[in-house]
Amino acid sequence: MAKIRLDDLTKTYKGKPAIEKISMEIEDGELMALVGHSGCGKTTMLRLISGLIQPDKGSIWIDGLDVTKTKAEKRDVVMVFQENLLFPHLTVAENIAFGMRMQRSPVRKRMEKTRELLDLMQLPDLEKRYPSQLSGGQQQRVALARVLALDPKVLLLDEPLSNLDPKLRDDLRDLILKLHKDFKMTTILVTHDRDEAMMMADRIAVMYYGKLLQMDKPINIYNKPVSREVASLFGQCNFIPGLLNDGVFQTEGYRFRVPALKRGGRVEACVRSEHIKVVRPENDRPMGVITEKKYVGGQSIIKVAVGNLIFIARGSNYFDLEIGNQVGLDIDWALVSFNGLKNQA
Ligand SMILES: Nc1ncnc2c1ncn2[C@@H]1O[C@H](COP(=O)(O)OP(=O)(O)OP(=O)(O)O)[C@@H](O)[C@H]1O
Repeated sequence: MAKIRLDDLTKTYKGKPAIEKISMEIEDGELMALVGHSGCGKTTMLRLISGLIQPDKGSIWIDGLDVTKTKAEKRDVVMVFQENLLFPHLTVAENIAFGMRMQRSPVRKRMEKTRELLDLMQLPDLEKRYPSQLSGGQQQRVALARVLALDPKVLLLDEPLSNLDPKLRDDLRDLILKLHKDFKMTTILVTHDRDEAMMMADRIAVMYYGKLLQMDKPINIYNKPVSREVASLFGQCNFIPGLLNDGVFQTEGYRFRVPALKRGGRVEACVRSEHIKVVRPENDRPMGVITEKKYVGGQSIIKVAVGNLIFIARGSNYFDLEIGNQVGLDIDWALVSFNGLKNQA
């Protein structure tokens, strides 16, 4: 277990920053998911923490010690990659014991630990097989067992589930969560999958072109994104420009009561489509006209034109909604964020 602190970390490649002035703290025993578009610097961040590469500026602290210049093998940090990189000429048991052998731990201890990990990782009777004789999910379990054998303080997972089919992915996700619960190892998980990040992480860090945009609990990342970029990464969002004053948001001639906010002025409301319901117009005063409709299971995704704006909303399939219908919109303003202003409700 270990607390990680990154202080003003910067890494450039050929003059272009891959990581730019990132500072953050990851708590002892926390599972943090690192998300962001392809090329935003996620793997670079893991490589810096593991010691595989050196930063140009800034420092890395583990358990209160500055490890910026400490060699990778002395950091108690291990990394599991998307491609598991098992040694093809070693059996499963030999792969798991490899790191312990390098550390010259006694044979008996190695054998005991290997057996323990084979059980823990649900790899019964596979110890004598070679990596080429295993499924993708089994290979990833061996890769995890091999790094866990080293009793690391920090576990770095670089998209470990991305090459697996959905069933294996679910199983391994559950296993990683169980391991994290049992061992409480400080863990950073890089993932492209927003649901995976939401489901697994204590907190999510969102990166964008080498910078850290937001780090918060999954629910806050979802409901209170600090910017358009964060909002869009976690699902469909409507960005509605308007004027906010004294608990009233005005847009396209409509006035909405919203939870009291400290500041106001010209803002952009970020409203998730699942927080807008298409309803029958109230008092014969429709808000807009349906321009598009798509069925998705029990409900529909519906585009509604309101003045010059298009709202993407949800509608129940029990209520007759057709293109051209005049409708009202029921918006859950308690779950709306305004241009990065935190909702004070
Ligand atoms: N060894 C390198 N030499 C030059 N540029 C590099 C090197 N490694 C990474 N980069 C660049 O640094 C940036 C960040 O790369 P990185 O691999 O960290 O992104 P990522 O967020 O992990 O991407 P992905 O999700 O696609 O794996 C990219 O623009 C990449 O091209």
